[in-house]
Amino acid sequence: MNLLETMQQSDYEEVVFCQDRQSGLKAIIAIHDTTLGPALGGTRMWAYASEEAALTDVLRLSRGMTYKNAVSGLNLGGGKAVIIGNPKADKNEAMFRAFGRYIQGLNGRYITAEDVGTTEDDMNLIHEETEYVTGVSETYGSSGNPSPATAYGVYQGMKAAALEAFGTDSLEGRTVAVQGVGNVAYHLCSYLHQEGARLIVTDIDKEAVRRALEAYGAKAVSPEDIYSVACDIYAPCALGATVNDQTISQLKARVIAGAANNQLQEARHGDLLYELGIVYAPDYVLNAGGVIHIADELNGYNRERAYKKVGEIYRNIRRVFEISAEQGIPSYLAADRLAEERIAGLHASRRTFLQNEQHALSRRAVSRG
Ligand SMILES: NC(=O)c1ccc[n+]([C@@H]2O[C@H](COP(=O)([O-])OP(=O)(O)OC[C@H]3O[C@@H](n4cnc5c(N)ncnc54)[C@H](O)[C@@H]3O)[C@@H](O)[C@H]2O)c1
Ligand SMILES: CC(C)C[C@H](N)C(=O)O
Repeated sequence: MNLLETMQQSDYEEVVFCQDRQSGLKAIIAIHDTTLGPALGGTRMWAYASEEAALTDVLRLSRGMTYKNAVSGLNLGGGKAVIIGNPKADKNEAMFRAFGRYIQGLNGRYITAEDVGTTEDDMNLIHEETEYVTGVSETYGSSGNPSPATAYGVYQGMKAAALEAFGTDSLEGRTVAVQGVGNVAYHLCSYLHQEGARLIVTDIDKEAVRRALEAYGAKAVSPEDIYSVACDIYAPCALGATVNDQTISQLKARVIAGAANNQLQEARHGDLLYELGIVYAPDYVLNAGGVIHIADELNGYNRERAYKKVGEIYRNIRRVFEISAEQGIPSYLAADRLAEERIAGLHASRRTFLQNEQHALSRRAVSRG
């Protein structure tokens, strides 16, 4: 990859490569856009096949955070980090502390949290070295693991998407095919089960499947079969790019609504869904619950207020479908327009110079230091 040229094309601000030989840390931090505030996004730990694959992932994910934070009305920019390694085998204390020191070196331009492969315990280790980390344990005054809040937001947004497709937002009796029953989807399944939805689940981790079968009476299928099962809603909650040429032709669902980031392999797959009349709830609008919840730490965390704001994802998804209908464009483009308009509007208003301007989250971080 010609990195600087790629950064220029999508206007990335900064990409930082970090290594610490002793602990085995190999990480990349990407800061996409800080127009709205410090770049907030999680750290993913994954055994990437190559450095190139890790770089591609962190670039896509950080840009997604810019759009997610903007469309959710947060005063936060977009960034993300990846640690290259197997989260089940390669973690150690020194690795996360070394990583925390790199984050500290960015002086608040990037703030991290959990993502696939990282946990609250990992955030606690990072917190030993920097204040620019959220999603640490509640005993530190933080809001804890964001996954349950993400699940609540996905549930609310899924209901809004159901209204668009079926004329009612009730999920009672609907069949939902859930791909990946990890941190977010386990909680999502709980909301769906309580409302009387029928669940079909899959995961490459047998233990995760067993847990969902036991708790929610779900039916299990193999990872390959999840795309073609008879269902009303396909909920991708594992990794990205599962909406592609191979899978769209197999889908029976009328709605796609799930937690995974970067669900569309390419933008043209969003166009194809629109042409086929499949209602697609744009991923970054739908899965913003975790970051909305975490951002409440800015105001001195209050769970009730945070969940109320997460519940607004229902309205945000409705707004996306309204724009899609008004302008005759696919939902993913409608979401992009909403986000880009907010960033451009605030970018313009920030021409005015202010002495000692400091963002609220960096103030909080400094005062706790
Ligand atoms: N955790 C959050 O708060 C949050 C917020 C926003 C978006 N997301 C996104 O949601 C997705 C899930 O996040 P999570 O925190 O629940 O992660 P997780 O790692 O806890 O869960 C993902 C699950 O998917 C399974 N999986 C991986 N590949 C699979 C495949 N090919 N087929 C079936 N199952 C597969 C894994 O075994 C795991 O159980 C990710 O894309 C993440 O970026 C998470
Ligand atoms: C909670 C967030 C800061 C990070 C989360 N993994 C996301 O993609 O939105």
